[in-house]
Amino acid sequence: MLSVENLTVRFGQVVAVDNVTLSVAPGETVGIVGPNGSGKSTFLNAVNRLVPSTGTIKIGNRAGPGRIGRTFQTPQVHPELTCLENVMLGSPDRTGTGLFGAWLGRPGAGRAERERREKAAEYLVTANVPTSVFHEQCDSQPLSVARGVEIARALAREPQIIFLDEPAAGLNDDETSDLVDVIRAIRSPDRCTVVIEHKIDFIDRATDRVVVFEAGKLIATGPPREIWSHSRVVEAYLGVVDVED
Ligand SMILES: Nc1ncnc2c1ncn2[C@@H]1O[C@H](COP(=O)(O)OP(=O)(O)OP(=O)(O)O)[C@@H](O)[C@H]1O
Repeated sequence: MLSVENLTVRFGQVVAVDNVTLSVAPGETVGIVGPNGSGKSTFLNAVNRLVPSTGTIKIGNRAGPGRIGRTFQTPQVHPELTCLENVMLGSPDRTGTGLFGAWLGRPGAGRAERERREKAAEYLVTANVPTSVFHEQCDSQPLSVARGVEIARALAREPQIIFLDEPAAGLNDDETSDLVDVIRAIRSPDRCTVVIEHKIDFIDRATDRVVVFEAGKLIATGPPREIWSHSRVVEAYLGVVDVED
């Protein structure tokens, strides 16, 4: 689903991502870990084409932009919109009628809008957002709900890849366990999930495979739990990692 070859990102003299090659299969959930400044976010931004890079990026066997849904370290929700409206903003308007079409009363516009609303509600349920807050403004919600809204909005894009950038940061143990369940629930043969996270226990429970970055390089990959005894990882990562909890 995602195939990256020899990806390199430079910021002046800094090589933030250094010749990384990585493939992620359909249905697979991959965790990216590594010390602060090891290039994880820059890798994600390069695949999203937010920063210039060299190398090859293919999504679903094609070069060029694919459909990517993502969440951010600090949730980027529209605070004045409701949870449901935030998710609806993420969904593609397949009828081409849009809100303007609905306003003009184009045939099918009302039905399309209703379907988008229903799908958005389904995605919120999948992302473990309580139905009681669907029509509440996002700015009145706790972090765990804002994170759920972002995941639902990413799903609404019908993406080939979902990128989650430190989704468990700031969550308590119960919320982190709920998030593990959500990440398992969003598995689909039609897409893959890539999660950047510092919380090792979370990565072990939520992912199929772990990829370790150090100083911009991909230094090891393997199943959760096994990866932590990899000599290169013990030496280069565990000794220096700035873990949040
Ligand atoms: N816009 C930028 N301009 C210059 N240097 C940058 C920029 N973004 C990142 N870097 C540098 O690139 C390197 C990789 O940073 P990056 O944020 O990708 O690491 P990270 O593994 O995501 O770190 P963290 O876990 O702290 O989020 C670091 O040396 C960082 O200082």
